[in-house]
Amino acid sequence: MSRTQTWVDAPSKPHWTPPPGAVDAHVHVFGPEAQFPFSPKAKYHPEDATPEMLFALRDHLGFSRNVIVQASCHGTDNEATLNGIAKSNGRARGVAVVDPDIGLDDLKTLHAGGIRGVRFNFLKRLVDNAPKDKFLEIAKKIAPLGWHVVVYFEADILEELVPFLEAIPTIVVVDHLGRPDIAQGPDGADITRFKQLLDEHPTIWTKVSGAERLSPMGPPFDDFVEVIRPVVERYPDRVLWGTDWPHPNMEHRIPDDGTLVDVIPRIAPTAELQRKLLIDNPERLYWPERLSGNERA
Ligand SMILES: O=C(O)c1cc(C(=O)O)oc(=O)c1
Repeated sequence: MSRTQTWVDAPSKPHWTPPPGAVDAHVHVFGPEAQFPFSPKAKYHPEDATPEMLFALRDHLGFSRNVIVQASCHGTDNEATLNGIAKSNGRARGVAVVDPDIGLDDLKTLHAGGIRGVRFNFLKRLVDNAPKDKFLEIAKKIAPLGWHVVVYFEADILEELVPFLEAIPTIVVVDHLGRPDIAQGPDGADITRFKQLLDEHPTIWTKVSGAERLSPMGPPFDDFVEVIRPVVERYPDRVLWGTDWPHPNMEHRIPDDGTLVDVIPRIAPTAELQRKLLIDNPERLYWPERLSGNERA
């Protein structure tokens, strides 16, 4: 498998500036392969996307912190993610992918390394299997640590996943809105079903990310904005946002990260919505020790 670069080297500076303390809550690191080899089961073989490159992007875009999500190409070996967190000077936390038989000592080591959640991936193009019973075993193990679960799936399996999502005893964060068909518009079947899920389950959150993956129109992502702004306005306390740098598998429509940041004030049009999306909500999951006072408890 030849190595692929899925990000632009010099993204534009966004026109909009994130507030101080803002968290880019969905990024990955790849390798460096010489130090942290990819999984033999990886479905893609990326170029190195190192912590140093990530932090340069963070600063360029005007963010203060990152949440590094273990990418499928690293399997259940979280060392590359932990390395990224360790190099961040406290400005990154992470989400791991773990084996079902993981023990409490290993979970505590991950916690000490800045991990605050686990990810379950259901995309057939990314993983060989997604055993719900094993995932639930993991969810039960991580719940006492105060962690949450991140789930990545596509809209066509949402219905069959509902009982599984309901059985998870922690907050559940759905990556990239569960990949609705944006072309259906703001009242389309996919986004309507997803909002019903959020209406019925106050512990389900979502990342309002993935404009570059979900928008048939492309930049400046007018179609994504029209469908997703109502989600941010309806669930202001349960949304996170991330660039998804280095954009795994985006070989053909590689996004300019500056244009992605400029989507934020259009889906979260007020300063209050922006503060919740980029600071308050991610702090509740990833830096809860920083929260004080009743309003933010
Ligand atoms: O849609 C994807 O290809 C993708 C892949 C991964 C991963 O490989 O972990 O993560 C994402 O957030 C998105």
